[in-house]
Amino acid sequence: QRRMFTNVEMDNSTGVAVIKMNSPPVNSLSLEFLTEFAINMEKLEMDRGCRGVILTSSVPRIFSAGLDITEMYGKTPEHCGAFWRAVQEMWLKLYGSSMITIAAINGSSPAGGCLMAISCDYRIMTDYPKYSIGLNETKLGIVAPFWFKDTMINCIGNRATEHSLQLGLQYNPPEALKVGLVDQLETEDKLMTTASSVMSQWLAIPDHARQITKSMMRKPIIDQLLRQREADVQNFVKFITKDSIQKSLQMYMEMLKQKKG
Ligand SMILES: CCCCC/C=C\CCCC/C=C/C(=O)SCCNC(=O)CCNC(=O)[C@H](O)C(C)(C)COP(=O)(O)OP(=O)(O)OC[C@H]1O[C@@H](n2cnc3c(N)ncnc32)[C@H](O)[C@@H]1OP(=O)(O)O
Repeated sequence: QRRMFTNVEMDNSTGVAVIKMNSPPVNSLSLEFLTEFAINMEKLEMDRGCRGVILTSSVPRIFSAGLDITEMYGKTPEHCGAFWRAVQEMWLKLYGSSMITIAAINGSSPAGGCLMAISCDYRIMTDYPKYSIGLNETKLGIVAPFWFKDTMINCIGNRATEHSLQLGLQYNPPEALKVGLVDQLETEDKLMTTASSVMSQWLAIPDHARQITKSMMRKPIIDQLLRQREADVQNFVKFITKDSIQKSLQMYMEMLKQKKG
Protein backbone atom coordinates (compact mmCIF):
# COMPACT_ATOMS: atom_id res chain seq x y z
CA GLN A 1 0.00 0.00 0.00
CA ARG A 2 1.32 3.46 -0.95
CA ARG A 3 2.41 5.68 1.92
CA MET A 4 0.73 9.07 2.30
CA PHE A 5 3.02 12.00 3.07
CA THR A 6 0.37 14.71 3.25
CA ASN A 7 -3.24 14.95 4.42
CA VAL A 8 -5.52 17.25 2.46
CA GLU A 9 -8.72 18.48 4.07
CA MET A 10 -11.01 20.51 1.83
CA ASP A 11 -13.70 22.72 3.38
CA ASN A 12 -16.29 23.15 0.65
CA SER A 13 -18.15 25.83 2.61
CA THR A 14 -15.13 28.19 2.59
CA GLY A 15 -13.27 26.95 -0.50
CA VAL A 16 -10.13 26.51 1.61
CA ALA A 17 -7.99 23.37 1.76
CA VAL A 18 -5.54 22.57 4.55
CA ILE A 19 -2.50 20.55 3.50
CA LYS A 20 -0.82 18.95 6.51
CA MET A 21 2.63 17.54 5.88
CA ASN A 22 2.81 14.27 7.73
CA SER A 23 6.08 12.46 7.19
CA PRO A 24 7.78 11.86 10.56
CA PRO A 25 10.31 12.32 11.93
CA VAL A 26 11.07 15.65 10.17
CA ASN A 27 8.93 16.01 7.00
CA SER A 28 12.03 15.73 4.84
CA LEU A 29 11.14 16.22 1.18
CA SER A 30 11.84 12.92 -0.54
CA LEU A 31 11.15 12.18 -4.20
CA GLU A 32 7.90 10.44 -3.25
CA PHE A 33 6.84 13.23 -0.87
CA LEU A 34 7.48 15.91 -3.50
CA THR A 35 5.65 13.94 -6.19
CA GLU A 36 2.60 13.48 -3.98
CA PHE A 37 2.68 17.15 -2.96
CA ALA A 38 2.76 18.34 -6.58
CA ILE A 39 -0.13 16.02 -7.50
CA ASN A 40 -2.19 17.35 -4.58
CA MET A 41 -1.50 20.95 -5.59
CA GLU A 42 -2.48 20.15 -9.18
CA LYS A 43 -5.75 18.56 -8.03
CA LEU A 44 -6.62 21.57 -5.85
CA GLU A 45 -5.70 23.94 -8.69
CA MET A 46 -8.14 22.10 -10.98
CA ASP A 47 -10.89 22.18 -8.34
CA ARG A 48 -12.95 25.28 -9.16
CA GLY A 49 -14.31 25.28 -5.61
CA CYS A 50 -10.87 25.64 -4.05
CA ARG A 51 -9.63 29.24 -3.71
CA GLY A 52 -7.09 28.95 -0.93
CA VAL A 53 -4.59 26.57 0.67
CA ILE A 54 -3.14 26.61 4.17
CA LEU A 55 0.11 24.66 4.35
CA THR A 56 1.13 23.31 7.75
CA SER A 57 2.60 20.25 9.48
CA SER A 58 1.27 17.40 11.60
CA VAL A 59 4.76 16.58 12.85
CA PRO A 60 5.44 18.14 16.26
CA ARG A 61 8.03 20.95 16.29
CA ILE A 62 8.91 20.59 12.59
CA PHE A 63 7.39 22.33 9.56
CA SER A 64 9.84 20.66 7.17
CA ALA A 65 13.55 19.76 7.44
CA GLY A 66 13.92 20.59 3.74
CA LEU A 67 15.11 18.34 0.98
CA ASP A 68 15.75 14.77 2.02
CA ILE A 69 19.53 14.61 2.12
CA THR A 70 19.49 10.85 1.60
CA GLU A 71 18.02 11.48 -1.88
CA MET A 72 21.17 13.43 -2.80
CA TYR A 73 23.83 11.27 -1.15
CA GLY A 74 25.27 8.12 -2.76
CA LYS A 75 22.64 8.09 -5.50
CA THR A 76 23.03 7.62 -9.26
CA PRO A 77 22.99 10.67 -11.54
CA GLU A 78 19.64 9.40 -12.91
CA HIS A 79 18.11 9.34 -9.43
CA CYS A 80 19.51 12.78 -8.60
CA GLY A 81 18.01 14.11 -11.86
CA ALA A 82 14.56 12.65 -11.11
CA PHE A 83 14.74 14.05 -7.59
CA TRP A 84 15.62 17.55 -8.82
CA ARG A 85 12.77 17.52 -11.37
CA ALA A 86 10.42 16.75 -8.46
CA VAL A 87 11.87 19.66 -6.43
CA GLN A 88 11.32 21.97 -9.42
CA GLU A 89 7.77 20.69 -9.86
CA MET A 90 6.90 21.28 -6.19
CA TRP A 91 8.14 24.87 -6.46
CA LEU A 92 6.44 25.53 -9.81
CA LYS A 93 3.11 24.29 -8.44
CA LEU A 94 3.38 26.22 -5.17
CA TYR A 95 5.00 29.48 -6.29
CA GLY A 96 2.93 29.52 -9.47
CA SER A 97 -0.36 28.65 -7.82
CA SER A 98 -3.33 30.85 -8.66
CA MET A 99 -4.82 29.98 -5.26
CA ILE A 100 -4.17 31.99 -2.09
CA THR A 101 -1.41 30.14 -0.22
CA ILE A 102 -0.72 30.68 3.47
CA ALA A 103 2.04 28.89 5.38
CA ALA A 104 1.19 28.18 9.02
CA ILE A 105 4.73 27.43 10.14
CA ASN A 106 4.39 25.38 13.29
CA GLY A 107 8.02 24.30 13.67
CA SER A 108 11.53 24.56 12.29
CA SER A 109 11.83 25.12 8.61
CA PRO A 110 15.37 25.01 7.20
CA ALA A 111 16.39 25.13 3.51
CA GLY A 112 13.75 23.44 1.29
CA GLY A 113 11.26 23.84 4.15
CA CYS A 114 11.91 27.57 4.10
CA LEU A 115 11.56 27.55 0.29
CA MET A 116 8.07 26.06 0.66
CA ALA A 117 7.13 28.75 3.18
CA ILE A 118 8.47 31.67 1.13
CA SER A 119 6.73 30.30 -1.96
CA CYS A 120 3.40 30.98 -0.24
CA ASP A 121 1.63 34.36 -0.28
CA TYR A 122 1.69 34.89 3.49
CA ARG A 123 3.54 33.32 6.43
CA ILE A 124 2.49 33.00 10.06
CA MET A 125 4.98 31.33 12.39
CA THR A 126 4.56 29.95 15.88
CA ASP A 127 6.42 32.18 18.29
CA TYR A 128 8.56 29.57 19.98
CA PRO A 129 12.24 30.48 20.51
CA LYS A 130 13.66 27.10 19.51
CA TYR A 131 12.07 27.13 16.05
CA SER A 132 14.12 28.46 13.17
CA ILE A 133 13.69 29.23 9.50
CA GLY A 134 16.12 30.11 6.71
CA LEU A 135 18.00 28.99 3.64
CA ASN A 136 21.04 27.37 5.30
CA GLU A 137 22.43 25.59 2.21
CA THR A 138 25.94 27.05 2.51
CA LYS A 139 26.23 25.46 5.96
CA LEU A 140 25.96 22.07 4.20
CA GLY A 141 28.56 23.11 1.62
CA ILE A 142 25.91 23.36 -1.09
CA VAL A 143 24.46 26.30 -3.00
CA ALA A 144 20.86 27.48 -3.19
CA PRO A 145 20.03 27.66 -6.92
CA PHE A 146 18.88 30.91 -8.56
CA TRP A 147 15.17 30.21 -8.14
CA PHE A 148 15.55 29.62 -4.37
CA LYS A 149 17.57 32.86 -4.23
CA ASP A 150 15.07 34.84 -6.31
CA THR A 151 12.10 33.58 -4.27
CA MET A 152 13.92 34.84 -1.18
CA ILE A 153 14.74 38.19 -2.83
CA ASN A 154 11.06 38.67 -3.68
CA CYS A 155 10.30 38.06 -0.03
CA ILE A 156 12.96 40.00 1.91
CA GLY A 157 14.88 42.02 -0.67
CA ASN A 158 18.33 41.85 -2.20
CA ARG A 159 20.68 42.90 0.60
CA ALA A 160 19.01 40.79 3.30
CA THR A 161 19.01 37.79 0.94
CA GLU A 162 22.69 38.17 0.12
CA HIS A 163 23.57 38.35 3.81
CA SER A 164 21.25 35.50 4.67
CA LEU A 165 22.34 33.14 1.88
CA GLN A 166 26.08 33.68 2.15
CA LEU A 167 26.03 32.95 5.88
CA GLY A 168 23.31 30.27 5.65
CA LEU A 169 21.41 32.10 8.38
CA GLN A 170 18.61 30.48 10.34
CA TYR A 171 16.34 32.95 12.11
CA ASN A 172 14.32 32.44 15.27
CA PRO A 173 10.71 33.68 15.01
CA PRO A 174 11.25 37.30 16.17
CA GLU A 175 14.32 37.61 13.90
CA ALA A 176 12.37 36.11 10.99
CA LEU A 177 9.60 38.67 11.56
CA LYS A 178 12.11 41.52 11.71
CA VAL A 179 13.82 40.57 8.43
CA GLY A 180 10.42 40.00 6.75
CA LEU A 181 10.84 36.27 6.23
CA VAL A 182 7.54 35.76 8.04
CA ASP A 183 4.65 38.22 8.17
CA GLN A 184 3.23 37.48 11.59
CA LEU A 185 3.93 35.50 14.78
CA GLU A 186 1.27 33.64 16.72
CA THR A 187 0.99 31.29 19.67
CA GLU A 188 0.77 27.58 18.91
CA ASP A 189 -2.88 27.29 19.96
CA LYS A 190 -4.04 30.23 17.83
CA LEU A 191 -1.93 29.53 14.72
CA MET A 192 -4.61 27.84 12.61
CA THR A 193 -7.40 30.21 13.67
CA THR A 194 -5.24 33.17 12.73
CA ALA A 195 -4.31 31.53 9.40
CA SER A 196 -8.04 31.08 8.66
CA SER A 197 -8.79 34.65 9.59
CA VAL A 198 -5.98 35.99 7.35
CA MET A 199 -7.30 33.72 4.59
CA SER A 200 -10.75 35.36 4.93
CA GLN A 201 -9.19 38.78 4.33
CA TRP A 202 -7.45 37.52 1.18
CA LEU A 203 -10.63 35.74 0.00
CA ALA A 204 -12.42 39.10 0.05
CA ILE A 205 -10.30 40.29 -2.90
CA PRO A 206 -11.70 39.37 -6.35
CA ASP A 207 -9.80 36.30 -7.56
CA HIS A 208 -9.05 37.50 -11.08
CA ALA A 209 -7.44 40.78 -9.93
CA ARG A 210 -5.38 39.06 -7.23
CA GLN A 211 -4.31 36.23 -9.54
CA ILE A 212 -3.13 38.55 -12.34
CA THR A 213 -1.24 40.66 -9.80
CA LYS A 214 0.41 37.58 -8.28
CA SER A 215 1.36 36.26 -11.70
CA MET A 216 2.82 39.65 -12.68
CA MET A 217 5.09 39.54 -9.62
CA ARG A 218 6.20 35.91 -9.96
CA LYS A 219 6.12 35.09 -13.68
CA PRO A 220 9.63 36.36 -14.53
CA ILE A 221 11.33 33.88 -12.16
CA ILE A 222 9.00 31.03 -13.08
CA ASP A 223 9.59 31.63 -16.79
CA GLN A 224 13.33 31.74 -16.20
CA LEU A 225 13.28 28.28 -14.68
CA LEU A 226 10.90 26.93 -17.35
CA ARG A 227 13.24 28.20 -20.09
CA GLN A 228 16.22 26.36 -18.64
CA ARG A 229 14.60 23.55 -16.70
CA GLU A 230 16.69 20.72 -18.12
CA ALA A 231 19.92 22.71 -17.88
CA ASP A 232 19.06 23.37 -14.22
CA VAL A 233 18.66 19.60 -13.68
CA GLN A 234 21.99 18.85 -15.36
CA ASN A 235 23.65 21.62 -13.34
CA PHE A 236 22.31 20.13 -10.12
CA VAL A 237 23.38 16.58 -11.04
CA LYS A 238 26.88 17.71 -11.99
CA PHE A 239 27.23 19.69 -8.76
CA ILE A 240 25.72 17.21 -6.31
CA THR A 241 27.59 14.15 -7.60
CA LYS A 242 31.02 15.83 -7.18
CA ASP A 243 33.19 13.96 -4.65
CA SER A 244 33.74 17.13 -2.62
CA ILE A 245 29.99 17.82 -2.36
CA GLN A 246 29.21 14.21 -1.50
CA LYS A 247 31.83 14.44 1.26
CA SER A 248 30.19 17.62 2.62
CA LEU A 249 26.78 15.92 2.66
CA GLN A 250 28.22 12.87 4.40
CA MET A 251 29.85 15.04 7.09
CA TYR A 252 26.63 16.99 7.57
CA MET A 253 24.59 13.81 8.04
CA GLU A 254 27.14 12.50 10.53
CA MET A 255 26.93 15.81 12.38
CA LEU A 256 23.13 15.46 12.57
CA LYS A 257 23.47 11.96 14.02
CA GLN A 258 26.17 13.01 16.52
CA LYS A 259 24.03 15.93 17.68
CA LYS A 260 21.35 13.37 18.46
CA GLY A 261 23.71 11.05 20.39
C1 LIG B 1 26.36 26.18 -8.52
C2 LIG B 1 24.90 26.03 -8.72
C3 LIG B 1 24.32 24.91 -7.95
C4 LIG B 1 23.00 24.50 -8.42
C5 LIG B 1 22.29 23.50 -7.58
C6 LIG B 1 23.10 22.76 -6.70
C7 LIG B 1 22.87 22.45 -5.39
C8 LIG B 1 21.75 21.96 -4.73
C9 LIG B 1 21.00 22.80 -3.82
C10 LIG B 1 20.18 21.96 -2.97
C11 LIG B 1 19.30 22.76 -2.09
C12 LIG B 1 19.06 22.03 -0.83
C13 LIG B 1 18.07 22.26 -0.06
C14 LIG B 1 17.82 21.49 1.17
O1 LIG B 1 16.74 21.53 1.67
S1 LIG B 1 19.05 20.53 1.83
C15 LIG B 1 18.45 19.97 3.42
C16 LIG B 1 18.77 20.97 4.46
N1 LIG B 1 18.18 20.61 5.70
C17 LIG B 1 18.78 20.79 6.87
O2 LIG B 1 19.87 21.28 6.96
C18 LIG B 1 18.02 20.35 8.08
C19 LIG B 1 18.76 19.31 8.83
N2 LIG B 1 18.01 18.87 9.98
C20 LIG B 1 17.94 19.56 11.15
O3 LIG B 1 18.47 20.64 11.30
C21 LIG B 1 17.18 18.92 12.25
O4 LIG B 1 16.98 17.56 11.92
C22 LIG B 1 15.79 19.56 12.53
C23 LIG B 1 14.95 19.66 11.26
C24 LIG B 1 15.98 20.95 13.15
C25 LIG B 1 15.04 18.65 13.54
O5 LIG B 1 15.83 18.45 14.67
P1 LIG B 1 15.46 17.25 15.68
O6 LIG B 1 14.02 17.32 16.00
O7 LIG B 1 16.45 17.33 16.79
O8 LIG B 1 15.63 15.92 14.82
P2 LIG B 1 16.99 15.18 14.41
O9 LIG B 1 18.03 16.15 14.00
O10 LIG B 1 17.35 14.22 15.50
O11 LIG B 1 16.53 14.39 13.10
C26 LIG B 1 15.73 13.22 13.18
C27 LIG B 1 16.14 12.29 12.04
O12 LIG B 1 15.87 12.93 10.79
C28 LIG B 1 17.08 12.98 10.01
N3 LIG B 1 17.05 14.21 9.19
C29 LIG B 1 16.98 15.47 9.62
N4 LIG B 1 16.94 16.32 8.58
C30 LIG B 1 16.99 15.57 7.46
C31 LIG B 1 16.98 15.87 6.06
N5 LIG B 1 16.91 17.12 5.60
N6 LIG B 1 17.06 14.85 5.21
C32 LIG B 1 17.13 13.55 5.63
N7 LIG B 1 17.14 13.20 6.95
C33 LIG B 1 17.06 14.20 7.84
C34 LIG B 1 18.18 13.00 11.06
O13 LIG B 1 19.39 12.61 10.49
C35 LIG B 1 17.64 12.02 12.06
O14 LIG B 1 17.84 10.72 11.52
P3 LIG B 1 18.13 9.45 12.45
O15 LIG B 1 16.92 9.31 13.34
O16 LIG B 1 18.30 8.32 11.51
O17 LIG B 1 19.38 9.77 13.22
